[in-house]
Amino acid sequence: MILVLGGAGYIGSHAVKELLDKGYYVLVIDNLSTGHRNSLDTRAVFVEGDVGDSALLERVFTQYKVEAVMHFAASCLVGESMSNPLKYYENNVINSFNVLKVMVKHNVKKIIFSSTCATYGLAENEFLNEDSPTSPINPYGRSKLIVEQMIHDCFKSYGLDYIILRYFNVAGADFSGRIGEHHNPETHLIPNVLLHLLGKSKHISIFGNDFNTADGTCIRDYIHVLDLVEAHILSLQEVLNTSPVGRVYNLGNNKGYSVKQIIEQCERITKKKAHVVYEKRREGDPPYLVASAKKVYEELEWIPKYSLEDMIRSAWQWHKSNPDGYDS
Ligand SMILES: NC(=O)c1ccc[n+]([C@@H]2O[C@H](COP(=O)([O-])OP(=O)(O)OC[C@H]3O[C@@H](n4cnc5c(N)ncnc54)[C@H](O)[C@@H]3O)[C@@H](O)[C@H]2O)c1
Ligand SMILES: O=c1ccn([C@@H]2O[C@H](COP(=O)(O)OP(=O)(O)O[C@H]3O[C@H](CO)[C@H](O)[C@H](O)[C@H]3O)[C@@H](O)[C@H]2O)c(=O)[nH]1
Repeated sequence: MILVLGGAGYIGSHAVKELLDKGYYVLVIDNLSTGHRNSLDTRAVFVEGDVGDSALLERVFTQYKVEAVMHFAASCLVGESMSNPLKYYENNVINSFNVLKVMVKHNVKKIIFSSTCATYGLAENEFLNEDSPTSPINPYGRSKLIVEQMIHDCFKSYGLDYIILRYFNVAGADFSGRIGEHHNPETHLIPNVLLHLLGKSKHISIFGNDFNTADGTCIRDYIHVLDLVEAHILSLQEVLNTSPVGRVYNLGNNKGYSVKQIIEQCERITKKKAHVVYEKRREGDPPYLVASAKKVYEELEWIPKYSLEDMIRSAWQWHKSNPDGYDS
């Protein structure tokens, strides 16, 4: 059984669907704090609960034969981590400690961990590779880096096999139109622009146009959620079939787009005009984060299939069909 923590969330729900389609048995634990019951594939076993609840984890690990863990459960908003850092240290660090502890106790020694390019911090307009310095500038990035270090220590001392995946900015939706991104409130750029173009908000804010970038707005590397999920499947196969494995991979498209370029692309694809309002910088935002994903390409033969246009089109299809997201 593959245990998916946070499997009712945006990325987790896409991973659960793909795992099931590939024939894995899937068990999900999610406290539904930002996830949705209706995003869950009914073929998965679902346990509603918190990964911070040791007794619950103990029960689950005793009842089911868990082969590997995919750990998506986290608080993951850069801005919120600046105003409420302890929430991030608690949910991301302490609760991941809890997960690692129960895994080691029950001799479950395979984990795929969702990390982030926010672990790098300030990049000087270069492609980030896995050896680039990690000096996060927000508590979210710091909390994920601490978990990465805990996992690595468990690898060295207890033989825990791991692949840590540092995602860049994830976007898009499954082409079935059944699952997609729904956060309340939504803070991510692409869904925010599309929801605005659907008439859900009066304007789209650009947080800062005075960064040291070509058009003054932040640059990010966007990756389709389905490409990301494919990398999880390859990583899972690797940790299940090989040992020892202790690796970190970037998942991105090696291409940067500014906030302004994203808005322009959304306008072009939807054939609608956005009302843009410039606001001050959002605290904790690095100006430039673009991946070099060469390592995962070379070692796992992972090649992203989808373009920015595919991300925006699939997300647009999801939002148009589900303007209010999931109903539970
Ligand atoms: N979305 C991105 O662009 C992005 C980029 C880099 C990394 N990540 C990482 O990917 C993972 C998934 O992100 P997402 O965008 O799907 O977020 P999400 O908020 O949609 O999903 C997180 C899921 O975890 C659940 N959860 C949170 N805390 C929990 C807890 N204590 N116990 C049980 N369940 C809990 C939530 O209810 C939700 O279903 C996160 O770890 C995030 O840090 C996301
Ligand atoms: O309405 C908006 C929303 C965002 N932005 C800007 O667009 C860029 C991207 O912002 P997102 O909120 O979409 O994404 P982040 O880069 O802040 O963070 C996301 O990707 C990170 C990795 O870069 C993290 O891992 C995190 O989980 C995930 O939220 C930032 O410069 C942000 O300030 C706007 O200008 N207006």
